[in-house]
Formats: sequence, C-alpha cells, structure tokens
Amino acid sequence: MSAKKFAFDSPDEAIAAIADRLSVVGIQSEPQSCLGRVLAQSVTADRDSPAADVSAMDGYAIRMSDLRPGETIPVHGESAPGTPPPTMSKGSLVRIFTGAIVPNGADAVVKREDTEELENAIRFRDVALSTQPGENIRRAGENAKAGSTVLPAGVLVNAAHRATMVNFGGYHASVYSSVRVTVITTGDEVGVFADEAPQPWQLRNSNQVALGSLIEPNPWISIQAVHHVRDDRETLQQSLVTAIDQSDAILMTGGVSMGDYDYVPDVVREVGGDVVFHGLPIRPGKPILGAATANGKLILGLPGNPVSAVVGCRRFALPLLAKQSGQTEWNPPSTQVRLRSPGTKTLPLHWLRIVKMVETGIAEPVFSQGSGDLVSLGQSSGFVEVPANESGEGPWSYFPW
Ligand SMILES: Nc1nc2c(c(=O)[nH]1)N[C@H]1C(S)=C(S)[C@@H](COP(=O)(O)OP(=O)(O)OC[C@H]3O[C@@H](n4cnc5c(N)ncnc54)[C@H](O)[C@@H]3O)O[C@H]1N2
Ligand code: MOO
Repeated sequence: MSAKKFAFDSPDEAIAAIADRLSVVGIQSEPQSCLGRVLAQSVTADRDSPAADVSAMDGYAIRMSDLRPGETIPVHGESAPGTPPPTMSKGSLVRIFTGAIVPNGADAVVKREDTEELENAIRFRDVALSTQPGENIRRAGENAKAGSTVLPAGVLVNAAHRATMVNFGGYHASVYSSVRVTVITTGDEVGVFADEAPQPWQLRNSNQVALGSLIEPNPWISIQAVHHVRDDRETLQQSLVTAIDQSDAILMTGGVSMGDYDYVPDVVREVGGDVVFHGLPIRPGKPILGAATANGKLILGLPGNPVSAVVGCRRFALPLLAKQSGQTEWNPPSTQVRLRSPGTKTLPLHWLRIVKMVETGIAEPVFSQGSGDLVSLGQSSGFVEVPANESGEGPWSYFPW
C-alpha cells in the first residue's frame, strides 16, 4: 500500500481528476424554455447590431458644416423610432429621438438641451459648438456584425443571455439535455416519519431532502429518481445498476466508511464504477467516494452524516454535474470572504467550515457540534474552505447553499 493516505491533496485536485472522466450529456433541441439550460450551439447575429446608424440621444441630427454659433437653423422633419428616417435637406436639421435612425448626410447628433429650441428652428448653445463628427451616433454593427458569434455554446442561460438571444431572433435554442440524477440514500435507521415519531434509534431522511434541494433549483439538472435503500448489499446493487442505466449521475449518502454495513465502496466497484478516490483530506466528509463508469457517468458516495452529505454535494456534486451538463464554466471561481472571530484552531485537513454571512464579504463561523448537528446547519448560509494547517480570517473561498 502506498504511504500516501489520500489519493488527492485537496478538493480541487479530486474534482479535476474525476471531471476528466465524465461525459457531457446529449443535445435536446428547443426545450419549452432555455432559461437555466446550457446552450449546445453558439448564437450568431442574424443582422448587424445596431442594424443601422442610430441616435444615442434625443436631439438634432446635424451636418458639421451647420454647426455655427448664433445662427438660426431650420428643422425639417423628424426621425422617430419605428419609422424609416426622412431625407435631410441641405441647410436644415432633423429632429431625432433616442434609438431612431440617423438620416443620410448627418454627421453627428446634438442633444436637445444643448440647443435653444425655437418654432421649427434651433440655435446652438456654446456647449454644442465642440460637437465632434460621429458624436451621439451608434454605428451599424458596432456591437456585432451579422453572422458573428454573440454567445458561445456552453453558456448557462440567464436573463442577460436571453435578452441577447431574443435580440438576434433566438427565440428557440438548442440546449444540452438536463443531467439526470438519481439520489440513493442508505441506512436501516433512516425513514420519512412524517406522521409518526421515530424511535430513538431511528431518524428522518434529511439527506434526501437536502440533496434534492441543492439540485432542484437548477433547470439544467433533473431528478430522475429518489430511492432509499436498506443496508442490504443485494438491494443496493440492484438500485445502483438501475440508476446507472437510467441516469447520468448517481448521488448516494451513507454506508461509505468503515462499518460492517458500509457496502457502498464494494458495490460501486462490483457494478463497474472505477473509484477515483475513496477518502479525501477534508472535514467533514472525509470518507467521500468518487467514481466514474466506463461511459463517463458519475457516482458519488457521500458520507451519511447530514452536514458531510450536504457539504459534499455542494462542493463536489454540483461542479461535476455542471461539467456533465456541457457548461464551459463548470467550476467558476468562488467568492472570497473573510471570517469574523475565526479562532486559532487549525486542522491537518481542508476544513469545510459552516458559516453565516453577516456583512458584505464577511462571514461568521456557526457554532457546531459536528457533522451530525442539523441545528447548526440550519443556522448557516454556506461554508468556507480553510486549507489544511491554516487558520485566521482568510479570505477563504465561500460556497453558499
Ligand atoms: N472506523 C471509522 N468509522 C468512521 C469513520 C472512519 O474513518 N473510521 N469515518 C467517520 C466519518 S468522518 C463519517 S462522515 C461517517 C460516515 O459514515 P457513512 O457514510 O458510512 O454513514 P453512515 O454510517 O451510514 O451514517 C452516518 C450517520 O449519518 C446518519 N445518516 C445516514 N443517512 C442519513 C440520512 N439519509 N439522513 C439523515 N441522517 C443520515 C446515520 O444515521 C449516522 O448517524 O463515518 C464515521 N465513522
Ligand atoms: O468527516 Mo465526517 O464527515 O466527520 O462526519
């Protein structure tokens, strides 16, 4: 056996290693809504943006040669949004509105407040005399030329992207299929117990709800199935075989450490999972198991302890699922926060410490009795990652729930 205790020294290294083994899901064209989905094809401009030279201000379209102090210059016609521009006759100006097309022959737009407005004529105020050619004109194609790429494939579509897409006629988009996830919780002691009180040796299935709640808000993931299985090797194996067949990723909790009923590591191998790591230098969640199937599906065995399970799902499962979803930026840089009252304790492991954000950029550790403490978990807004053997206020990477 190697002297090295863990296959990887940090969460980032473990994530990178397993990410390399995962496949990206297939393509689904034209979903009902592409919001929160991942673009499978780039979006191209169907025309120049802007489509023509347009005014950036309400004012007057002028020829530079008409820009003379003190003179009264007649206004002939107007260019309003939604209409083609008028022709501009020599020696006169055209009244123009923001977004309207600049008439042929005009060199610049002078803001109306820089003029003295008379009946069908204006005089330039002194401030207008320094107007430069092209001022207040947005040139055709200055944002994008027709045919150029305005959004690349691999983008997770948000409100801003949708605005861009629709501007170029992208009402429908080809997106990646959502990543199908099966959640399998394990343990004879675990149940729902909604209407009856659990016995002291029983507890409610908080992991199922916590994992589902991290996944559900993301339209690029879909929950294929949710199972709870007893600590029985055969049943677990059957569930895992079905899950691998029907989904792209399997998230399991419990049964991953050293106990006599901890079948997950063996069963994952038996069903063809190639274990990339079993155990990482993190607290909580040290016994975590990460595996990939030969065809690039993810199997993550999260420890059963409720804080370990939810921290592991946030830190490992979400970025790896994002990789499978086709997102180019599947592991974006995390927000950095400073800790208030961090204490001096250090751990020889990366400490995924639950905290609550208290001010912009500042988080406070939540008092915690450990990885089974669902009360402290409920007081947290996320966790910070304090690297092994370090302490202090940071800044540290912050992972919100
Ligand atoms: N000899 C060793 N024992 C343990 C080690 C070790 O290295 N050597 N590691 C400890 C650590 S750290 C953790 S974390 C746990 C993880 O163990 P398992 O993944 O095998 O989890 P279980 O034993 O099945 O459960 C642990 C704990 O969590 C509760 N649980 C399980 N499932 C759920 C659920 N769905 N909802 C709520 N709570 C759940 C379960 O009842 C246990 O209390 O192992 C240590 N032991
Ligand atoms: O690392 Mo475990 O997750 O202590 O509870």
